[in-house]
Amino acid sequence: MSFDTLPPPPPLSQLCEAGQVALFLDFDGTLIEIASGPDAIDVPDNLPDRFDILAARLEGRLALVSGRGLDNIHRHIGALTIARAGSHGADRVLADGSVLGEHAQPLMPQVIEALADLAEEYGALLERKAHGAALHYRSNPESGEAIGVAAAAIASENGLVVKRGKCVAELVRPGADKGGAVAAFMKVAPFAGSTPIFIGDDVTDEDGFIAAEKLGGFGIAVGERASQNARYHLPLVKDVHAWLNL
Ligand SMILES: O=P(O)(O)OC[C@H]1O[C@H](O[C@H]2O[C@H](CO)[C@@H](O)[C@H](O)[C@H]2O)[C@H](O)[C@@H](O)[C@@H]1O
Repeated sequence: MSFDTLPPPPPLSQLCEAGQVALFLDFDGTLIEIASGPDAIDVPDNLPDRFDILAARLEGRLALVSGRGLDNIHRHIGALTIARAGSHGADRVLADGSVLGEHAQPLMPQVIEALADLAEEYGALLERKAHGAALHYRSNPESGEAIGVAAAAIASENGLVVKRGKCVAELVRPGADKGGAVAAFMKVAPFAGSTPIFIGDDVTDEDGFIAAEKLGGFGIAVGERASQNARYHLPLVKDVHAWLNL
């Protein structure tokens, strides 16, 4: 649905009074502004501490669910002590540091080589990740279509999946999706039995919205991208912070 036809969500305090809520938060474009490149982001101070305060309000039912690797998130904002899923949901860790589900696997070296060649050919930026790799074409958006086609061919030759996002095409192993992460967290304490709310801005967050709806909750789309599956909308990153009282 078009972003401007979705209503704003009810206040979080009201939702928490009505029952137990679990929050699943995307990172880029939701909690921090989109920047010119993966390392150009401007990160608010003390984000891990602020997450801890929010998690305490929710009795631990808070998880960050990002396309970035968790090592990358930690490098940018510091170590997290809330539940978190990186690599598009493939790498899941509970608040106590225990891994939820199987350990995620890195991509094969020949795939990284093929993506590096592609990056060179189109002047794109190759972002290497613990469990995937992304080609960023923000500096040359016209190359996005060709990069997408070439990335899809590499994916199909190697049994991988392409994730599209804002000026990015990423290769991941099958099964890496944010909906899977939401479903996995919702099976275990302290999430089980609560109402999941997923907040995100990008196409990969649609899986999170769908999973939240399926489990009795809903999605909140952020920004100007039209969402097919969210129930509510917040226009800007600062509105997300305000809604969360982060
Ligand atoms: O799921 P997310 O936490 O939103 O992560 C999605 C991707 O975010 C990053 O790329 C995006 O943000 C960059 C910085 O603002 C921007 O330059 C890029 O164009 C965006 O696609 C990150 O680099 C990727 O690894 C994440 O998968």
